Amino acid sequence: MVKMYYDNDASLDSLQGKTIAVIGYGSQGHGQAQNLRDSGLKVIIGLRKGKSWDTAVADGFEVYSVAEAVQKADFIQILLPDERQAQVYNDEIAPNLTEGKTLSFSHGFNIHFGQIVPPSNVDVMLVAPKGPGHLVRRVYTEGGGVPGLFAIHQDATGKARDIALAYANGIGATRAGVLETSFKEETETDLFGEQAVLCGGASELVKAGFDTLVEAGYQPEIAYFECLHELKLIVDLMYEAGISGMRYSISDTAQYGDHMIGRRIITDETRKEMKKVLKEIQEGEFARNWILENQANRPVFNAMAKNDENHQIEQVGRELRKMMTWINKK
Ligand SMILES: NC(=O)C1=CN([C@@H]2O[C@H](COP(=O)(O)OP(=O)(O)OC[C@H]3O[C@@H](n4cnc5c(N)ncnc54)[C@H](OP(=O)(O)O)[C@@H]3O)[C@@H](O)[C@H]2O)C=CC1
Ligand SMILES: CC[C@](O)(C(C)=O)C(=O)O
Repeated sequence: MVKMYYDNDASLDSLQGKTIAVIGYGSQGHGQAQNLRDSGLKVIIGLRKGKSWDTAVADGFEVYSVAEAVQKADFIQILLPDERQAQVYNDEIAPNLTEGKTLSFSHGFNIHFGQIVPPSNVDVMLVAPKGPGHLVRRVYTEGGGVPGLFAIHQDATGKARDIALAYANGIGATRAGVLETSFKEETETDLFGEQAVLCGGASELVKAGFDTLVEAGYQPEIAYFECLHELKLIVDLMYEAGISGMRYSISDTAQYGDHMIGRRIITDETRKEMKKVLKEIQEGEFARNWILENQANRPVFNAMAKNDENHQIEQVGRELRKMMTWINKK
């Protein structure tokens, strides 16, 4: 098995007494910054004026422009949207990125696809939690951690691995386990996972199940509970005990249906399509489309997001969740 790094393999020493600038205070930015601070490290935030700036100030951080934060920091964690990173890097980060600093990411997109090319005299790494930023924070406050990956693109100081592991510890990732990867592997697997399984695949599966039941005349509320709400409860069991552990909790009738019918839904055709999706990622086709989509002000992204927000499953879900006061609605 691959070497896994846990808290005892990842000393915080390399970052003690250093200043970490978290650039961006959105999903990952707020989660990582707050965890690092609670781990005893010095964190400042780099932003433009706006909503995130106000939130970071309200959360008790020193907040600076991106350029100022980079000037003050030893370690710079870029947690801006991938599609904005190159522009901000060129305008505000690169001019202040002096020798010996660390430039770090939580996704390898811009380095791997050549949108950011750092100078050779800085360390370049990624430390990527394998989970959404709000969960990075929530799980940490509950005493746990979201697992993560780290990769070293450039080791100018000779200390890059120790620094990456210290950062992984600071955000709580080494509580759950961290492993080493490359920028290529992180970028390609992350894009594949979110497109084919976690976000694209799961959303379409849920909507297809919901639509099938509603079109057959069943009540939308039942379709919502069956195809969306209960999916979380089933995935929780997988998270806790794997697929076999989930099967322990479901009825034998459900398990027989699972074995017999699952592969009629995820067919050989689906698996073939997954391979095609992976190839498009590997060959840079997805990255090119995403970069061009942003240059065109996101016409496809906006149209598709609006369409999905108005889907019946979303309308029904919004109503049903109003009574579920225990759900964290973030
Ligand atoms: N979302 C996630 O859970 C995960 C994300 N990642 C990676 O983490 C990185 C950050 O993603 P995510 O947290 O989703 O991003 P978000 O969109 O949630 O947050 C982006 C932050 O960047 C700020 N920002 C945007 N443009 C600028 C700018 N021009 N100058 C200064 N600040 C700006 C935003 O502030 P404002 O309020 O002003 O817009 C906001 O605080 C990406 O590389 C992503 O791939 C990796 C793993 C999971
Ligand atoms: C699954 C989406 C993700 O890759 C993540 C939360 O890990 C992302 O980039 O947001």
